[in-house]
Amino acid sequence: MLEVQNLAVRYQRVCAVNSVSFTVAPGQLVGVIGPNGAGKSTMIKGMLGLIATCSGVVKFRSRPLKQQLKQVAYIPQRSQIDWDYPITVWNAVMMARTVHTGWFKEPNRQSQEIVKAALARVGMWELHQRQIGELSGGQQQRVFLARALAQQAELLFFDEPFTGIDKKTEEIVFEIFSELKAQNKTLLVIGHDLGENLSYYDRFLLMNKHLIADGSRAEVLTAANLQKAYGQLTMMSKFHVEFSN
Ligand SMILES: Nc1ncnc2c1ncn2[C@@H]1O[C@H](COP(=O)(O)OP(=O)(O)OP(=O)(O)O)[C@@H](O)[C@H]1O
Repeated sequence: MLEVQNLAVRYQRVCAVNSVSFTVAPGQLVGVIGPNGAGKSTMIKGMLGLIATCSGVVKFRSRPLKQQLKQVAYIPQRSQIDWDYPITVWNAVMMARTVHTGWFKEPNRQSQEIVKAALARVGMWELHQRQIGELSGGQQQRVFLARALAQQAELLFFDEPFTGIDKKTEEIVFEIFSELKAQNKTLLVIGHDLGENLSYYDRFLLMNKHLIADGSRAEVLTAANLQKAYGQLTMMSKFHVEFSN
């Protein structure tokens, strides 16, 4: 169980996340939605201790999450990565294994097999010797997915995984989400775009600095909630279209 109690994060004078509390059971896929600047990424970074928090307790399996970051895979937005960095697909995915093998050590046979299987799973084995700078957007996202698989984490955070990817990659992402759920992993996906098929998600958190709604699609994606989160833009949001249908 992932437990977040009363999480608050500030940047100088800006309160980016305020009094957020929720729990996520193992095997659940949760979509975190809200407008630009709602504090979605900040909340995840605060949970992981990547930025300082003002208050809050974050536990995973009843222990502080910060003490078990080996169990966590954080898949950032593609725009946050320097794709010109000179590294091959193979080595980029192998980096996920350092949480198990340690830095500056030759990857053992088991790690090599795990990385190979992860790349094959996302359809990237043929490109494993390519430089990451030579990949398309969808291929970059598949490398991220392979890294998440290779790390064998229990708790996975995906930041905007559906931005700018093709239909085939989106299908692979949802297939992998289903497999990870079946393995009882806990998944949080942040995004304006949560992919075409919202029925894959067990729950949604709708936020705008604070939590506006937490529950099933029918409970969260109501006109009133979307209005609270997005204001008038609600009429144009993908989630409103989803709601209307
Ligand atoms: N490093 C920073 N320093 C100061 N303010 C920041 C910093 N990062 C984010 N903010 C501010 O914190 C608020 C929340 O930003 P955050 O990126 O968490 O929102 P988000 O919901 O993830 O947005 P988006 O959907 O646009 O990615 C915004 O007002 C943003 O301008």
